[in-house]
Amino acid sequence: MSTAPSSYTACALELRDLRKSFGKTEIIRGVNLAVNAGERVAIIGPNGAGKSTLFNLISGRFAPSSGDVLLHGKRINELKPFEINRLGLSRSFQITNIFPNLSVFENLRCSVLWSLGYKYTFLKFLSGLKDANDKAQELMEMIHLDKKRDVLAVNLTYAEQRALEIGITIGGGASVVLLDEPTAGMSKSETSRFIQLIKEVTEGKTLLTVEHDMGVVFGLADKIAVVVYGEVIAFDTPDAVRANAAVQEAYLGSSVADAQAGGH
Ligand SMILES: Nc1ncnc2c1ncn2[C@@H]1O[C@H](COP(=O)(O)OP(=O)(O)OP(=O)(O)O)[C@@H](O)[C@H]1O
Repeated sequence: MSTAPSSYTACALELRDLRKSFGKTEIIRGVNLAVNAGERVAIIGPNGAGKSTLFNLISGRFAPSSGDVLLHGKRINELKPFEINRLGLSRSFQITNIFPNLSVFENLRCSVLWSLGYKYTFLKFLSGLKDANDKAQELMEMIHLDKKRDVLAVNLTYAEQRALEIGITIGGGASVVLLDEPTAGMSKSETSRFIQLIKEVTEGKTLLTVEHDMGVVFGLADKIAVVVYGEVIAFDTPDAVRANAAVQEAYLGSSVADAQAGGH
């Protein structure tokens, strides 16, 4: 019987010849991707390339037509989104999923409690409440909303709501975090502050983000996956992707030039 060498560690996330068709149209056409634990990866590509579909396949919203999705070496193809979440993968959406009429603190505490499964038993709930309060407080400080502790989420600014959203996303202690255009709709100065915030709160975690803003991509990512027409045509460091002729031709060109001119 063969055993894995002791130095072997599974990738945090791996896609193997992943395919997805809608009707007769193949949208994801054999994607292979191996993301190491602790890496920050930006998925970029033109409109309609299949980026959101990839996110939906990874997070369990769509089942693959063929191929595999592995989380820490475990095949998760047939699992439901909440089961994948329990295995340590958490996703935030462009459309925020905060509770508008709960305060910042209550929103965070809900995410902590929910993820710890305290909803199942009342006694466990009571004993866990202090832990959950402490954890919610810690999260609130991480996302710099401790001064807004008792403000209802509906009354936060847009950028604060997005920060809260990220707090909720990481509240369950997920080790793999998927963020869908985390800075969409923010001003330039909010965006650069937010890149810093995302770096801080995802320290030591594996991060995948779908992103259109090249400033965010080059400011945040250790690696970039370029998706064009349902295939990953490059997966490399920002510098290597920037220099990749095929990427330039297929997609990046002016976007990279814009980002560089903008100082990123
Ligand atoms: N549920 C679905 N049923 C049928 N077609 C779909 C479905 N979801 C996505 N598609 C199609 O798959 C293709 C890829 O869409 P997807 O949203 O993944 O692209 P994207 O790269 O995220 O684009 P954008 O950058 O514009 O958000 C599009 O042609 C889209 O119409």
